[in-house]
Amino acid sequence: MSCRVLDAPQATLQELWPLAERQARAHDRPVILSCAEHCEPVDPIALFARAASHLPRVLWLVPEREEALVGLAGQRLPLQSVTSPSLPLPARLAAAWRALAQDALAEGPLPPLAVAGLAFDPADERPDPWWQPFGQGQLLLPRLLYRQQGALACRSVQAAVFPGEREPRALLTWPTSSLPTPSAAPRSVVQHELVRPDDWRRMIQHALAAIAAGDLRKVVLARARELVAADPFPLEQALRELAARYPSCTVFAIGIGETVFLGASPERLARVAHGTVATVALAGSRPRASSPEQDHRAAEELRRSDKDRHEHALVVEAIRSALAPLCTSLSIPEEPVVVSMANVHHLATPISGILHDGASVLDVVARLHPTPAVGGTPREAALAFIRQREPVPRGWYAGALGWIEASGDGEIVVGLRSGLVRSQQARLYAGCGIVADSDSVAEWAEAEAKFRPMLEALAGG
Ligand SMILES: C=C(O[C@@H]1C=C(C(=O)O)C=C[C@H]1O)C(=O)O
Repeated sequence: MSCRVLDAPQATLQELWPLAERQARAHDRPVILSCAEHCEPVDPIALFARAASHLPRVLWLVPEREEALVGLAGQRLPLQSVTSPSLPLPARLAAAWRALAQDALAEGPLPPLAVAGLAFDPADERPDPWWQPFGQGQLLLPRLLYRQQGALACRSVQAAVFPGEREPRALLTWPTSSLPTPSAAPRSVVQHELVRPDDWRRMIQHALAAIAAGDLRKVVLARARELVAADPFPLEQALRELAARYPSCTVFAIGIGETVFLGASPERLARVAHGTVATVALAGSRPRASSPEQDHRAAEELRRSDKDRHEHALVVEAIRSALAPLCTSLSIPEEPVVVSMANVHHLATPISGILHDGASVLDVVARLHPTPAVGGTPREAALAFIRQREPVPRGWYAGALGWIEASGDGEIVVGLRSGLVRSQQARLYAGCGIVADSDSVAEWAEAEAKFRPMLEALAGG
């Protein structure tokens, strides 16, 4: 037994442990235990960035909505004991959480919460050492969880208690969060295209040929770029840059061992709250221009472009047919709007619906992911095309990541404007939708603009 003075959630966890363990034995499966309390708000980026790198760690931040979540340490929840391996992985994650959360034991102001991450294409089995620690998808139950909404902050301690596990294996204490580190000067970084301009042109030619032959209507193709710096990339500073420049986006980071996947995603895949679902069709883009007149013209051109409207409409239709069986009603505006971030304009159609009883955010993801905003249409043909033609496996880039509560409410975004960092090396991704009228030079420039958030955050400038 430890003689350390425990904080209230840790003490409650210890008290409730024997009850959870008995329940676990009775059901012959792990029981989730979660104990929470209100706390003083802390700096979520500092909390994430200061965590020891041997712990799995997660950050989720929407600056404009003042929402933050940090998970430190934790367990990968078992899928095999609670779901059938014949289900596709997204549906398996949904079923596993439903089974495990239904008889969770919880105390205090935060419900039990898991973090979910899913590769873009779990059927892409090409090995890649960069993505190896992440696997094809997982549900992680953070051991220490911090959550903030506006001025309200809570923290909890969670565990999955297994049959026969009589007491917690380790007690973890909250790191004391300190002041942000001062920002460093822009660093010298060597960049290397993993998809060179010639490769890109060829990939797009193949895509256009498949579209002309009627095999595909749209396919999203991605570039990848490697960065090497003289010293380790400063993660904390990069996250602060992303949060400051992209306040409407979801800034995320998932660290497993020395590798961190991070980004600032503009694309919500699904938010489920109190029986409603909200998502967005986001497709059709223009880089921002430097002069206000040119920038306005770029946005107007995007709004009127037949090519982009077609590319966008394919996403709206796919979302409509994926959500219809889950919803009693769906609301889809007739016309997209233009939404603008620091780097690009996008065509966006916000979509919402009333869910049939009991559908969780992961049930919604299992039907939506990957949408043609990041995959293509028809889905299977587009995924096969990407597997065959894109030289760099996507891993969790353009995958689905977010959080889910015991009730099934939660939010999942698409892992875009993102990359992997490991010490002084990084790999970034950016892609574009290809339809019949796409031009490889314009698509190269569009992808370049989509690299910008991560390039600026890591290399400055
Ligand atoms: C694929 C990416 O973005 C996606 C593709 C878009 C497009 O082709 O217009 C727009 C938004 C995203 O759904 C990316 O950022 O890498």
